[in-house]
Amino acid sequence: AHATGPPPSETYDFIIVGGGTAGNALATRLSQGLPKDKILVIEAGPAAQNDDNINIPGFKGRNMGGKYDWSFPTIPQPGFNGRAYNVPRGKVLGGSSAINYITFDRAAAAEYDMWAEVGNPGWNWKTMETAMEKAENYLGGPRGSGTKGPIQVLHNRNSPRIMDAFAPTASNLGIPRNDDSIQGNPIGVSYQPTNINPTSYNRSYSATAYLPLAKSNLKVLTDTLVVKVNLQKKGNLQQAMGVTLSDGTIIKARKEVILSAGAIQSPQLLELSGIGQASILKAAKIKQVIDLPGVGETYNEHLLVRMSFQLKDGYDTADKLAFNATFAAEQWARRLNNQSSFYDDAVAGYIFANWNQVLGDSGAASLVSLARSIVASKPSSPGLKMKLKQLSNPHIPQAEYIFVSNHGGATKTYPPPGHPLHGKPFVSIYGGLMHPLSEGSVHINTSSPLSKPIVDPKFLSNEYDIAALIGILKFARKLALETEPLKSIVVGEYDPGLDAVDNSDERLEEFVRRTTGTIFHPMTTAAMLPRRDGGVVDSKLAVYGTTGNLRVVDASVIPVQISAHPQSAVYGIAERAAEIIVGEWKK
Ligand SMILES: Cc1cc2nc3c(=O)[nH]c(=O)nc-3n(C[C@H](O)[C@H](O)[C@H](O)COP(=O)(O)OP(=O)(O)OC[C@H]3O[C@@H](n4cnc5c(N)ncnc54)[C@H](O)[C@@H]3O)c2cc1C
Repeated sequence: AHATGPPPSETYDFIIVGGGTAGNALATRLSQGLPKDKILVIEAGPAAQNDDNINIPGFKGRNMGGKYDWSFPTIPQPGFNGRAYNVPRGKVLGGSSAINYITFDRAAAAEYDMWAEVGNPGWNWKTMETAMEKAENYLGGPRGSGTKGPIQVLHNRNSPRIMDAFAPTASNLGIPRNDDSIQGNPIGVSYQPTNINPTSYNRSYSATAYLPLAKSNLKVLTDTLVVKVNLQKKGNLQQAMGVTLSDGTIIKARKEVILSAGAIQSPQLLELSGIGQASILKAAKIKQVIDLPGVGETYNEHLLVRMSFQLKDGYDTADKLAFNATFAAEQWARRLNNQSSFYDDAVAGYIFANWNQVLGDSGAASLVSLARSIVASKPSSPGLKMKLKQLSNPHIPQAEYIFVSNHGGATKTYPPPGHPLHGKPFVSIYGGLMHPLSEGSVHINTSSPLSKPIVDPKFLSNEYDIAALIGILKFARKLALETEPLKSIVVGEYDPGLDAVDNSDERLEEFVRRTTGTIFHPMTTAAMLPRRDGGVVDSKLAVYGTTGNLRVVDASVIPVQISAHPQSAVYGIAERAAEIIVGEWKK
């Protein structure tokens, strides 16, 4: 149904820029819903559906910094002690769904409801839940999970023994077990599913799960970079006529152009096309055609701190693949036999918690009042106001913990040969901050607009984010070092280690600034909001100032940062966009 090849001279009804997570899902649904229309997906990266580095779940980290990763460096971040941070994004058919860490979850119902509250009729938990269900087929999933969608979701068959200790430990710290976390109430401790095909035990992602369902009216062009949306004045508005490729080729669109280039590059393409802030376009010598100050603003991310702990002997973890060739060979043979192995990746434990659970009532109250004073002291976006509002909602996660069965600390490598701890088992606890108050931006490089955009997330640019991460780290230590049953299994903290970083706020802040990273979840950079509030697209995902035939459909449009890993929401946005677009053109 879909081929790759040189740019065709034909005209298409719909051109979708970016064959990523949202792009392939949307293109497939348009091809099914509008079978008489011709649909073109243009993807900058190659097709790589047979690459084991993408497919084998246990290889999930391998593509970071490699040929399938755009690798966008941030500008040096003062809050990170001047560190520049690398933002990975998939540059391959499938986009970031091809290189992500396959956690498949959902945020709290109230978080999606806030999308409507900030001015987007029709976008709420109910509609997003329906849309997310359409995207998935959750094997053995709880009530509320999809059973007919293309993305295969399951609980990993490889469940390392150490995982059994996580939920009871969390429960002993007041975090209740919650196996229905995808039903809009994620608070609690759970073992989350991953997007893996149950037959092949390969990653299930947009290129392998959606595209094969498309009809022959869909064409996919890979290794092809779009540099501009071509616009034509129509009355007071702009109409999208097609796109220009990096070699100058023009491809025409009869009906619509849809940007699904992701949270970094959809804003870049808008600016390259003359849509954005006057000052940036002027500096880049690009003629402004639509004044939209919100393009590239309100860059949101989830922040992550990491620790690792040595376990008593007798627990197999994924680290063993690297130092024990016999174990690795045996595990590989199991994979080839379609049996569980560490090449499947592994079940991970997750906590989604509110501040009262992590910090206690008085700690939570003082952190929330710190947030209030910060937000009150500056002009805030609707997203920021909503974040403040949700800080005290007990149903909305503020902190996330991921319990991973291997060493994944931030300052040390796995103990090398000769080190006394070489060969020992480790677990890691990653602590995530779900609603940091820092909001940054992504804009074209005004002296070289076609090169990588300037990413400035403004990480840790306020006291709340730092205090929150310090609290998150202290709770991680409580989990691993002070609470049974984990306490009796853990030998001690390996990374950073209490000798290097004691539990004082001062040392922890220093550790936070030196090591904090992200969960790779940029969003809200072309937000769906009323225009007067800095919105870039309306609730039909159409760019303001256009006739409605230029849309953005990807993680950029999320109007209020959600606490979930975003891929399920991105698929849901694509499913909803398809309904809206098919509905409009079927009329
Ligand atoms: C390393 C990593 C780990 C992650 N882990 C998880 C996880 O475990 N769970 C989870 O839910 N989420 C995770 N995420 C986040 C999640 O994958 C993303 O939020 C989501 O995939 C974004 O989808 P998108 O459609 O917005 O963009 P993408 O999927 O990134 O798609 C954008 C596509 O557009 C293409 N493109 C860009 N510019 C152009 C251009 N000018 N011309 C042509 N093509 C272009 C890109 O090559 C890309 O294929 C992770 C992300 C990364 C990078």
